[in-house]
Amino acid sequence: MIEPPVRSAAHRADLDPPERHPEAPAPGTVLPSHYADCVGCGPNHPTGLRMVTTAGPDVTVTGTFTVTAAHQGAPGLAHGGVLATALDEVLGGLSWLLRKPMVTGRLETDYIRPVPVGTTLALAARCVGFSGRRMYAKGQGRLDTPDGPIAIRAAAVFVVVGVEHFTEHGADMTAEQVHDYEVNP
Ligand SMILES: CCCCC/C=C\C/C=C\C/C=C\C/C=C\CCCC(=O)SCCNC(=O)CCNC(=O)[C@H](O)C(C)(C)COP(=O)(O)OP(=O)(O)OC[C@H]1O[C@@H](n2cnc3c(N)ncnc32)[C@H](O)[C@@H]1OP(=O)(O)O
Repeated sequence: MIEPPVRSAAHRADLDPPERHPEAPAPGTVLPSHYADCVGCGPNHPTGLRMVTTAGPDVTVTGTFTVTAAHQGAPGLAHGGVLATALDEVLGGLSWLLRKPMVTGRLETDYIRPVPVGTTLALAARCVGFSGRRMYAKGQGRLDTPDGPIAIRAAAVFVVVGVEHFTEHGADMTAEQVHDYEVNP
């Protein structure tokens, strides 16, 4: 039997407001890749999305993702799972502004318009607030320009974790990589 999810990413009214970290990158700063082999942003990933994200004001991030033939689900159209990955990446980038390591707990996606190959999605994410270790966020992707038609929308819950989450569950990281995770968020 397959059990459905038990949670929702819809945010409640009583969240603690988001606080931009005093050392957050200034609005307009292109954010670094958090991991060179990341399928979302890693420059070393052979087939990754190669996304570039930028810090915005408050606790917001923007990004772009160009849909290529490698991302198709149907002829000439983007695969929904790939689009969810792009949303996950831009939402995850909020970590840089909050300076907290976090992992995706839940990602809800509305697919509103088909996204043809050749589209450059203009993505945006905003932190809505916190409830304990839960960070609630919303995101969207517009066709080709930041004021283009909305193609995808997301609501997400990220859960703040310690760096041991990655060292205990993931592959061995060099001391330098662990240090990067500690200082970069
Ligand atoms: C690849 C990750 C990279 C992250 C790098 C970090 C820093 C680097 C800097 C910047 C990053 C920049 C960009 C990042 C771009 C993309 C990021 C992609 C992120 C991912 O792609 S990441 C992979 C997919 N992700 C997972 O692999 C998670 C698997 N999972 C677990 O590892 C555990 O499940 C965990 C840790 C989530 C919780 O476990 P736990 O034992 O620590 O804590 P616990 O269960 O007590 O939950 C504590 C509170 O969170 C609530 N909560 C728990 N789960 C929830 C859920 N699903 N939905 C809603 N709320 C949830 C509870 O209800 C409780 O809430 P309360 O405290 O209020 O009761």
